[in-house]
Amino acid sequence: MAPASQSAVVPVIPLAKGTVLFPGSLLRIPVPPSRSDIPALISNVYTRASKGSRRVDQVPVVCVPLSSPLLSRRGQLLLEKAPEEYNELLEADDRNLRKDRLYGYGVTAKITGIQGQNGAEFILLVQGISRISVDKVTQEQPFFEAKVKSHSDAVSREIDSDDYQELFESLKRLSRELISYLRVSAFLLSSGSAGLNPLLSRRLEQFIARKQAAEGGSLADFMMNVVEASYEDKLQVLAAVDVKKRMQKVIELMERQVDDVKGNINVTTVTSTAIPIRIDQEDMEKMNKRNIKKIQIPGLGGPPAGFSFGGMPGGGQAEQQDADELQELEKKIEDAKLPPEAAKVAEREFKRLKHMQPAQAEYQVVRTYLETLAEIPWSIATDDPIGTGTLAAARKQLDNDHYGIEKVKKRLLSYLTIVKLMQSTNEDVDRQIKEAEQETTELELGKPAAKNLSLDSELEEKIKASSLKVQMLQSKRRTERAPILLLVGPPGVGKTSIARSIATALGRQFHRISLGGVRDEAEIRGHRRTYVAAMPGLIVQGLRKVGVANPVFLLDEIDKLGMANHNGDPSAAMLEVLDPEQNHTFNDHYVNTPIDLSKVLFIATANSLDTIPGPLLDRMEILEFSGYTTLEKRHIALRHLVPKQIRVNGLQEDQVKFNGEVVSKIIESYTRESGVRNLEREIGSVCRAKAVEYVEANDKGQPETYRADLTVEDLETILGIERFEDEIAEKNTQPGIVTGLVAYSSGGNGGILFIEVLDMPGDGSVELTGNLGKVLMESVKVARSWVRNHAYELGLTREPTENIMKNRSLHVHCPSGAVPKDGPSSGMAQAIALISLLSGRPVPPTMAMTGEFQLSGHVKRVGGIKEKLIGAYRAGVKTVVLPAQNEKDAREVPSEVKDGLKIIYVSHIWEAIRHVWPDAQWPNETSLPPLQARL
Ligand SMILES: Nc1ncnc2c1ncn2[C@@H]1O[C@H](COP(=O)(O)OP(=O)(O)OP(=O)(O)O)[C@@H](O)[C@H]1O
Repeated sequence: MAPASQSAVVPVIPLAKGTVLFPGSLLRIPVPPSRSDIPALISNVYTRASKGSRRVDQVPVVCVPLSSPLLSRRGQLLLEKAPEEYNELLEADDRNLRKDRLYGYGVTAKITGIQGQNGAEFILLVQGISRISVDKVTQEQPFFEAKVKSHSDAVSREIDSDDYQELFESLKRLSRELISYLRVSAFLLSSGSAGLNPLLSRRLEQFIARKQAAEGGSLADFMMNVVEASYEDKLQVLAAVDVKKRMQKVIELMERQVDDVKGNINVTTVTSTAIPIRIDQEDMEKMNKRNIKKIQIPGLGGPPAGFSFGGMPGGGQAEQQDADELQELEKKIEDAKLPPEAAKVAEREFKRLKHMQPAQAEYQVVRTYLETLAEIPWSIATDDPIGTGTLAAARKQLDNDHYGIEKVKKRLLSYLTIVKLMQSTNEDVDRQIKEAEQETTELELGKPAAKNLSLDSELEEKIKASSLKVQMLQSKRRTERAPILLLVGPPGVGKTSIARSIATALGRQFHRISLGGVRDEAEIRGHRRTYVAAMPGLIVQGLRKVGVANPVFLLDEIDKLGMANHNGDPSAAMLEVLDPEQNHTFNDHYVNTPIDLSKVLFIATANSLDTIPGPLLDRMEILEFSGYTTLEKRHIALRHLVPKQIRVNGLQEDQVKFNGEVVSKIIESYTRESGVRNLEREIGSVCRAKAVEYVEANDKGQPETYRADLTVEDLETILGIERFEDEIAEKNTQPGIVTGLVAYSSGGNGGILFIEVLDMPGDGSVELTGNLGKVLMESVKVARSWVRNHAYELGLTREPTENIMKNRSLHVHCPSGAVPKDGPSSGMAQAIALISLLSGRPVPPTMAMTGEFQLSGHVKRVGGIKEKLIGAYRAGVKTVVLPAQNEKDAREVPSEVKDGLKIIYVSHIWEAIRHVWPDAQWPNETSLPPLQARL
């Protein structure tokens, strides 16, 4: 019935709570300053439009409502009754929307206009076109994107069937009936109340009457704007891809409403035009308010399709309103205390605005621009309470919010000390600048009084020297700035939350700018005003939102910033933001007058340093976060995450009790990560499950059956079967397999990997599989040569001259193909794996090793020891063999890990061999020189 056409990836506008857009209808979407996704989406739509030489309304977007807690994403009813926390559930995460909150259906839409409003809010006008289902959300930041499938209302095969015709006729009849009631009710209501005016109702009736059977689906959609329906009803109609089902559902809703109205009206005859009535005024008023105000159908009134800028009030009242608005705007600009350069621009633009007609498209553009200028916090700043006692307070704040990470906290405190010092130096410099400026002005004023020439030139000299002093002091102020911190580490280790704590400790406003996926320079720097609906970039929007000039800006995921492309170079724009030499005159394309960002405290975060361009990296000071050990995670969970999740899920502290054992089980069997984000999520799931249990027990009147204490057994029922088993436990002992260690280049994370070597008849060649790089290939060859050379001492051949590789080929494999592996650090493990294979002696899987291996047999230093050891410990390794040269790196490893591992340091492969097989005899080893001599 409803054939689906092919899928496409399109930008998604998540609709606000309780709002559903249907095909054919118009919607006004208010966009508050807190929503950064829509400006980013609009910017992307503009870029696409200009690239494809299309109009903006030819670039499709989709509007998707939020899913309801009562329905599945596909519209099936899950719960009959709304739970108490219904509103919270629907509202939850409204700002930081995640993809799992989106409903499974929506509509493709075109952007038909943008209206500026007072304040930073604006309104986006969209028109629904056709139904889609969401296959997969492919992107969440900076705006949503999803793979969607469109569904057209093709009904040609069914149109002649009796049941289709019957449904369509009922739909049409009920639609006209409902419109009649609404019109009559409007007629009866006191003037001034929301009502369906006779002209609009006549046009609606004509519109309905003209509908052909093939348009049954669209009529049903249309009537959803008129009929009274709950949010879930609307979502279900949206999910009704099948036209017959859709008509049925809408008929049900209309019947219900018409019956309701009839109950309140004493109807003698019901025709489409006349109803002698006695009516319950209050009910009718309610009904009208709910329904009629929002009817906006293209071509049937409401805002016009196509681009429009603001409403156009008419008559003298409207003129007065415009004048008031201008006055208000002028006051706003005055209050904003713009710096001289910006004030000049504002004055010029304001003059232009006064001479324009409000109906002109340009009027709204200029007004919005001036409003933006007035909203930038040019001179407002929060009081920085940095003074004596601040550091102690900051320490307390950091300790309260975060467990452990002592090194990071220590570094942050010294950072805050620097911020404090810089601030007092700058205050001093500011004072000197003021004095010098005053001196210059005074000298300038004295100029005409100087009569003779020599005095004149002396004065000239003095003025010059004094203005030079001002310049020098200003540049001193600029360079003496606290460094920009870059917090690097795996996801979920607390980078964002610690930045927030710093802002709290400093008493500053906090704003997070997500840079992940920003590919367009204009997103950072804004669009030029010549673009229709241009707007400022992320930095200026952030300033407007916080409303102060000295906030803490968190530049999240700076490593995911897009590279230079045909849309400009976002990292170059970022460079300007972060460079103290430049950022006091930051130039946003939209604002087009320099903005001083020097008071903003920037903190950036990244998962890895690899993709951050060098010049950008140069401007930041790196502070590394490493992953947490199980013990640390347990403390974090019990002290911070559990109380937080209990609170968030509306429970009392004594209503659910986690113990250390339960938390350890969640850590080990349900999460495998360096940070604690998934751990927090799983704890949240457990809390929700307990909340449901608690409510059910109370509903049944048996509160005593509820048990607050959690046990390890409960976890399997709540979270499902264990997701992770001990990696080591999965491996059996077989010659040729050795546990190696890796530190992933992205995310500061480490883990184990298994090196498997197999031999087969052949010509001595080596084959590698498992996504292994070139350097690894070389280290395999080094290991092969060493073993071939020492086969006799190892007891693998009978004669010293015999070539053990002569008739064999080797196959080296490292499972976990998704992890790219390269680098020489697995050399020792490969040599041991090869000896193990050829000698038939297995290596215990709980023993892991890392070290670069040389042809001479020496084992050399490798990187990432800390990550590797934490990863090994997490995976259940008991003994680790490391190069002796790495001994001092291992000192940095948390003591829990060091205590849980036996670490053996070796300088030569023979030492490693003795540790791996302590009881083995090496018959020909005596033919070797003593060990010391070989080192
Ligand atoms: N040491 C800690 N003590 C208490 N809570 C912590 C700690 N580390 C992380 N958390 C909590 O873990 C959650 C995830 O942390 P956060 O969002 O700051 O991670 P992140 O490092 O910024 O991750 P990403 O790189 O993905 O942005 C937060 O709720 C945070 O409070």
